[in-house]
Amino acid sequence: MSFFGKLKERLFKSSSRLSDGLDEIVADQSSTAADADTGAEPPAAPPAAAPAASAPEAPAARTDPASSPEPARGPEPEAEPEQPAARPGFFARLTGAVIPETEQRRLVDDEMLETLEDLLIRADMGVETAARVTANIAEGRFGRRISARELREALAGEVARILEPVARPLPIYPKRPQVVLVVGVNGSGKTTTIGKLASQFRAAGKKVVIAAGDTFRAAAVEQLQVWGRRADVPVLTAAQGSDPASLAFDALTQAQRDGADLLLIDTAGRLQNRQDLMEELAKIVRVLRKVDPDAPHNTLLVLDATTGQNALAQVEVFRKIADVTGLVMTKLDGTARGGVLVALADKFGLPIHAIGVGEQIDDLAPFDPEEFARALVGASD
Ligand SMILES: Nc1nc2c(ncn2[C@@H]2O[C@H](COP(=O)(O)OP(=O)(O)OP(=O)(O)O)[C@@H](O)[C@H]2O)c(=O)[nH]1
Repeated sequence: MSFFGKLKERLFKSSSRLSDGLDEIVADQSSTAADADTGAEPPAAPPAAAPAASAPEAPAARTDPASSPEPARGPEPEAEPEQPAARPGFFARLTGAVIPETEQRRLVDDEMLETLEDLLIRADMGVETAARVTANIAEGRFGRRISARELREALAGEVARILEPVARPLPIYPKRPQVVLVVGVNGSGKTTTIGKLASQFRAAGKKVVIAAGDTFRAAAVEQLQVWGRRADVPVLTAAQGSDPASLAFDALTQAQRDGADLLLIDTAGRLQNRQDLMEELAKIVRVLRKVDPDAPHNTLLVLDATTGQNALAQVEVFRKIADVTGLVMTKLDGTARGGVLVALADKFGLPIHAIGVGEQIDDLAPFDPEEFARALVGASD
């Protein structure tokens, strides 16, 4: 199955929430506004969509949505004349041909935009991003009629536009070994992400070393060892409770000696004592720089999509305690909160290197903004 197919299937909970909501928005009121779009013949009634020239002008404020979190909307459009019921085309009537289902349309007005904005907020896009996306959808469409398919396409386009600047694969530098520090709260998926990255880079012919830097949690170390065996990658460990910075130093020295391409360092994620964690991470960085002044070359923050808006708070915290250079979002399968990725991209602009949609090695994929946007809103391939 293509990754898009898998993504669509796995993002089912997020996309069904959004997709069903979009259908409902259009179905609501559409009984009086159904177009006679039979496909067999042009509609008998004049096209329902108002020509661009007669559509109410969007206020200028909408062109700068950043300055007004509330989407500014145009004046109330004049009520459109009720459309006659869809009538089969002449050829269809003559031959009794089956008429394709009419495409329902809904007027883009204040009420519709409010419902759309609510839907986006409920999909975890966040208030500001939902407002911005809604304002952009209104632009040029206000006062016209839109079908669910068109709305879905428009939304996919807007989401992809927000995601496009941040969709960047993990950069690979000529410098060897490239040191990647992996941070994030416990349970966010750090270990699994390291395992998947190690396997994928190994399969691509890179020499990889893993350092099990969460020396307090024996289970985390064991889990990394399992991934290491699976990927045929050495995992460096230290005695339980020993200094993670000292392990990081040894790991980098060994990675240099072995001519490794990549060193992936797992870290603890106990946010309960932020000061301790900050000092621990700062010490790891200080010690790594004794061996290589440019290390770490990347600091990846791993976020769990199921935490929804909490992921935004985690970015704020980790940006304060570590020099985060990019994000990986895990567990996008099985959550209805996939929209949070759009909020993250919009708010922080940090590169999103990869997304996790399952627990297997190939369930971590580079982040493709268009694929993701289409899967999220339930648009077709
Ligand atoms: N469904 C799903 N589960 C995932 C994904 N990524 C990780 N997990 C699971 O989430 C759980 C936590 O993942 P870990 O990799 O152990 O998380 P961690 O951040 O290393 O957590 P600690 O070891 O507690 O520090 C595990 O059961 C993983 O199998 C994903 O993309 N999808």
